[in-house]
Amino acid sequence: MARITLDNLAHSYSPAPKGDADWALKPMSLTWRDGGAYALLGSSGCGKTTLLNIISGLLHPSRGQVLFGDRDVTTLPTADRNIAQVFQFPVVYDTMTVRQNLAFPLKNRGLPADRIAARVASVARMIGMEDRLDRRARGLTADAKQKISLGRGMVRQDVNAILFDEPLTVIDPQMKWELRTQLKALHREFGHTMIYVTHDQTEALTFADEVVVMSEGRVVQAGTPQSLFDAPAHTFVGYFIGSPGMNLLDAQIAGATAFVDGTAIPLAAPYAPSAGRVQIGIRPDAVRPATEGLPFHLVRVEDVGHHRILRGEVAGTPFNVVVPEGEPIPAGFDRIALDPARIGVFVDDWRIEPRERAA
Ligand SMILES: Nc1ncnc2c1ncn2[C@@H]1O[C@H](COP(=O)(O)OP(=O)(O)OP(=O)(O)O)[C@@H](O)[C@H]1O
Repeated sequence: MARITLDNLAHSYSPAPKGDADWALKPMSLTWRDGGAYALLGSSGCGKTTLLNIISGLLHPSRGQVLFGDRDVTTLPTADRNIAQVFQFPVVYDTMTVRQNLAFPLKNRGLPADRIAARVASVARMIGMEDRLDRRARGLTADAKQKISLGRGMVRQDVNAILFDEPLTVIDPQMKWELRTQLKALHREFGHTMIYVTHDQTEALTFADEVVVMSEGRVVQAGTPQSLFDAPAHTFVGYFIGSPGMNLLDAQIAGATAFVDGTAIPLAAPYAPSAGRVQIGIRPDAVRPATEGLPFHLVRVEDVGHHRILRGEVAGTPFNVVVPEGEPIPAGFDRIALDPARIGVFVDDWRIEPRERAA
């Protein structure tokens, strides 16, 4: 296993990149600790696969370096990087049994038979396939085949890292939850460095210790699931993470007060004046129906079981409020109160700190 360092990486598929738009990956630097579980999260086209391919060696970056430990692997081919990969679709040998499929990477490395048997048994248990070890892969469902792929990815203990590229795409929703939980358990038990690419926030947030959020070829934030939720560094992280995402409203700031469409909203601390587009952001669960405060126009109430979502508008902008189960919704309310401690201030999409903390 290895620490992975991405040092000033950037990539353009164009041989002569001109503007920003020609860079599929804008300059980025990250260090991933040995044995950590990381997710690359972002919507389609944001550059996740490009980054993963650079790490796996399928692609050489236009700029920068990839280090495994202290070793520069930037131009090493995939085969020499000692990594395991699990792709979106199953890669299994149909004519082999489940056992033979799982044992294959270990046999290739010349491991003794007793160690192979022990390791295969332990992985088979984790993916819940002990009862089918002697069945041929042909004829198994796509689900089962993808479980074998996951198991094969995990079977070697000596890899530098395991890379997962949207590995649960073909898995049915019920099973997704189970496999996600198993992957997390596998990580805890085996301690591999794992990098998991997905556009699904639930997968990223449940799997990873640290999530790297990408948007338009840029890393907009890397942090723990909790920090992405509590203090998104960019408006994209705010609305991409959370369900529903963060509410964002255009505002003017004067010291410790934000003004939205003429209504004063107290903030927890004063902010320095800034040029650019200023917005305040707040999670839907940090807002309450009120008798005074910011005018809110309720459009509909959605009951999602453990809470209700009030969908509406503030100053013509869509705005959601989450009301916990059991809490009454006052009839005819038309104002909302925002928890000052949970309001973030964003300038040109980037979070800014209050005056005293900024120094
Ligand atoms: N081989 C290629 N040649 C030219 N442009 C490419 C190539 N592969 C990807 N791109 C472009 O690079 C950008 C990033 O693509 P990438 O596949 O890395 O994103 P992604 O986040 O993995 O998306 P998806 O989840 O849809 O695969 C996109 O604009 C894409 O069109």
